Formats: sequence, C-alpha cells, structure tokens
Amino acid sequence: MARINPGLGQGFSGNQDGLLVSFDAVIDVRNVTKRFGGLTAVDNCSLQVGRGSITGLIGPNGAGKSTLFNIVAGNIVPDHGQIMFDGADVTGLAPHQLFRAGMLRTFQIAHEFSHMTALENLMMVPGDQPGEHLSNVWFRPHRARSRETEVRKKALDVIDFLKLGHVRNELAGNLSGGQKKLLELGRTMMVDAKIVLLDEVAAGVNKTLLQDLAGNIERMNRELGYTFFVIEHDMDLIGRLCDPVIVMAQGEKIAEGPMSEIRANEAIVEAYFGSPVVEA
Ligand SMILES: Nc1ncnc2c1ncn2[C@@H]1O[C@H](COP(=O)(O)OP(=O)(O)OP(=O)(O)O)[C@@H](O)[C@H]1O
Repeated sequence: MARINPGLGQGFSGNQDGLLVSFDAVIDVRNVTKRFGGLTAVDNCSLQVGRGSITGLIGPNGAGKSTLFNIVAGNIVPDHGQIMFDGADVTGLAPHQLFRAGMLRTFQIAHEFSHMTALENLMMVPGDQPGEHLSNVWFRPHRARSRETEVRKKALDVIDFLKLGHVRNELAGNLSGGQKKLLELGRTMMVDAKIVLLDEVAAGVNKTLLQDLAGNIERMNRELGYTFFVIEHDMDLIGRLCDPVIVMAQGEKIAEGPMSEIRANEAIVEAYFGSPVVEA
C-alpha cells in the first residue's frame, strides 16, 4: 500500500511495520507553498529525496510538479516553507549558488556550445579554471596547464563512462537527440554533485536511446552513488528508474512508494490519472 500523506517528521520515514526509522535526506522540502495570484500551485507541500535514491515526481497536469522543482532548484522563491539541502537551509538561494553547493540541474546545450565538440563541452563545465585568468596564464603557466590536463582527463573519463568515445570530437550541435541528453548528463559528472535534478529527460529521445540514457542514469546511481530527483511524464522511465515515486496532485504530495504500489493503488490511478497506468 502506498503511503498516503504519511505526515512523518523530518528525518524519518515509515518502514513496513509502521515504525520510524532514520532517513538521510539530501533534499528536504518543508511545508512549501507557492501562489500565483489567486492560484495555489504548491500547497503546504513536504517531501524528501533520500541520499542515493532515484526519486521520481509524478502527477497530473497542473499538479504543481514544475513549480516545486523550480523552487528546489532556486528558480522560484516560495511564499512559505523551507528547502533544506544536505542539512542546510537554502531557501531563496540562486541556481548558481546551489550549483556551487552541489545541486545540479541538466539543461539543454546552449546554442553557443553547439559549435564546440562533445569533449570541449565537458571541459567547459568546471568554473574558474586557473587557465582562464590572464594573470595565471602569464605568471603561472604550469599551474594553468596542469589544471587543464586534469579537467581533460576527467572529461575523457566521463566520455568513456557514457560510451561517447566515438563522438567525442563531434560538434555538439551535430549529435543526435539522445547523445545530446547523454552529454547534458555528462556535464553534471564534471563537478561533485550531491544531487542531480532531471527535468523531462525523456522528451524528444527515441525509445532505443532512452534505454541507453536510463541505463547510464542507473549506472551513475549504482556505481558512482549519484542521487537523482526526476520529474518525468514518461511512466515507463519512472517505473524503470525511480524508487520511491512521489505523487503530487493539487499542489500536495498525495502518495509515495515504489511504482508497483502506485500502479496498484486504484484510488490514485483512477483519481489522478483517469485510467490505469500501464507499461508500454
Ligand atoms: N508563472 C506562473 N504564473 C501563473 N500560474 C502559474 C505559473 N506557473 C505555474 N502556474 C500554474 O500553477 C499550477 C501548477 O503548474 P505546474 O506547471 O507547476 O504543474 P505541473 O504539475 O508541472 O504540470 P505539467 O505536468 O502540465 O507541467 C498550474 O495551474 C499552472 O497553470
């Protein structure tokens, strides 16, 4: 049975016997509300993303998922409530501040980067490379060079991990939709992420490449310990990757559990999806 509005205190989660067990949350959304004029998009919502998990966020159109996601990512400031990130209150911090703290969100490769190779795109990610400062290039060229060598090695490791070696010198603009998504994922691996926020990662990716993308997300999670928070309309992808799955409706969390439990919960399926959630 999916846990519907468990109402448990921060830092705790229910196990099958209903006992409280300690819970290590990377993201802890506490009683967050966001209104747009008279419309309450997120309504006193609390949820957590456990360290090492791939947590999915689903719900019908207009449920408040994107608004909540944007609040977590620092793009929208909530009217009430707090966002705790790795134990610190980060409510109201800007995305670049959250990036530095280790919260990464994938973004489409910007137009100007499409004229750079896949490898160069990865090498651009870490900010303030010493080589970028003129004073370092003039007065400390060795330091700048060794840093660049380090970044290049890391980028090659990421290319290798994602099996993009055959396109590493290809311009990013020439990559297929799925390869671009992999590159976006790869950029999050260039810095030490405590959590990666994935926003509609399946959009525009064909079924075969989607399996590849999903496999890489799983490997990043299992082999490298990455935590993911995923907002996604593709229920197959959610079902394959995510545990737990959090269901939102009308701005609130209404259920949380493995996808098998969510699918089996007729009340949720009927009320919020209109029809049974089935595998494609
Ligand atoms: N900037 C905004 N100004 C006014 N209303 C907004 C704004 N952003 C979202 N809303 C409204 O808030 C509600 C929640 O929207 P939100 O986009 O968060 O839902 P969602 O669950 O992500 O939906 P979808 O699955 O369709 O993307 C909707 O009624 C939407 O119209």
